[in-house]
Amino acid sequence: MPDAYLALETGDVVEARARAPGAAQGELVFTTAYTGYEESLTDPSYEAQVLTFSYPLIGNYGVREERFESDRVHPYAVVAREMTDDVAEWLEAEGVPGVDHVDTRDLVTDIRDRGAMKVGISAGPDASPEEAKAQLDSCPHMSDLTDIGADVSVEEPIHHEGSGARVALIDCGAKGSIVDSLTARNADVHVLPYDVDAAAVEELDPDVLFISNGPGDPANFEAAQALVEHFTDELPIAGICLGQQVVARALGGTTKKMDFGHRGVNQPVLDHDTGRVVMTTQNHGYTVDEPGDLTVTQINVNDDTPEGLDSTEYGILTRQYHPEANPGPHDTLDFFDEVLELAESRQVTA
Ligand SMILES: NC(=O)CC[C@H](N)C(=O)O
Repeated sequence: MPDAYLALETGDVVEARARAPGAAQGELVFTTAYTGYEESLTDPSYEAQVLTFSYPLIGNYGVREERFESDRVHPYAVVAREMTDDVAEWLEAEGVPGVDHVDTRDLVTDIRDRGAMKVGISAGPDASPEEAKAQLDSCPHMSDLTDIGADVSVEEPIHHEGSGARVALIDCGAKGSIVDSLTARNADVHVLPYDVDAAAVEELDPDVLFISNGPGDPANFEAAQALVEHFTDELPIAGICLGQQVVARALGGTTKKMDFGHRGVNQPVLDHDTGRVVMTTQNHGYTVDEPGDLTVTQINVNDDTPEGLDSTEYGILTRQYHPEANPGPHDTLDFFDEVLELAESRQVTA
């Protein structure tokens, strides 16, 4: 007897087994990552999404807090072929519905055919297809979550003292390992709320403005975009994932929603300068369409979408993938060295 249901925008209702009870709604996406489920589930960029793992067994090396990217689970529900008790218990403790015994090959094929879509989920002893459908019917579109930054950002600034370049990290939902990658290089990191204004940033006199990753539509991060507009040509600027999208929009570029996005740990990226292809961790559903005043320096080998942008004129460097590489691969960690070099050159010339 099924005790969980997924109502899809295709009109289908998929039966499943409840592993963590509850009802949920969100944007149904999939990741091909075969490792790193703790990092994915605690990545704030998954806020308001329902995450399907295409890899068939999730949880086979337990759940350990030191691998978390934030202090909670961000997807609104989790779907797997088979989920271990460790993961099911973790989700239940967090109040996040989890379901398994789903033919995830089928579900992923639906998402690939139709694109990321809304889903309603009902799981547990009282679950019903009707509840799943009601969840689906009231699910907002991702782009309509205009203040999603408030759900994932710090409320007050946090300072990680260091002896190196001073970084103003705008927390649009930053993964913990972005902060760790900077502090490991002695940076003096100020983590600031997503809606901080230019005057508050100016007071810190940073050497670089750094826009983090984050959930939802980059068009909804207007305050961060305004900061980039304000500080262009005044400070070096860096961005990761949503950060790249926000920076591009501020420099006259555009972003658009992809069909089903890039989520996984083996996305190949070509660097035009070196001719090298690196393997990257990714999690995004939007992409830069037109880069505005920026130059595309790296592209995704699968679909040619921009993966790296820069402006030597303004001292801007961004990545669409996650160079902080948690859970890995580690091919792209040198991004942080490049950004901090930019910041230090500003220290010398300032
Ligand atoms: N990881 C991210 O920063 C994701 C960026 C944005 N929310 C997207 O889906 O494209």
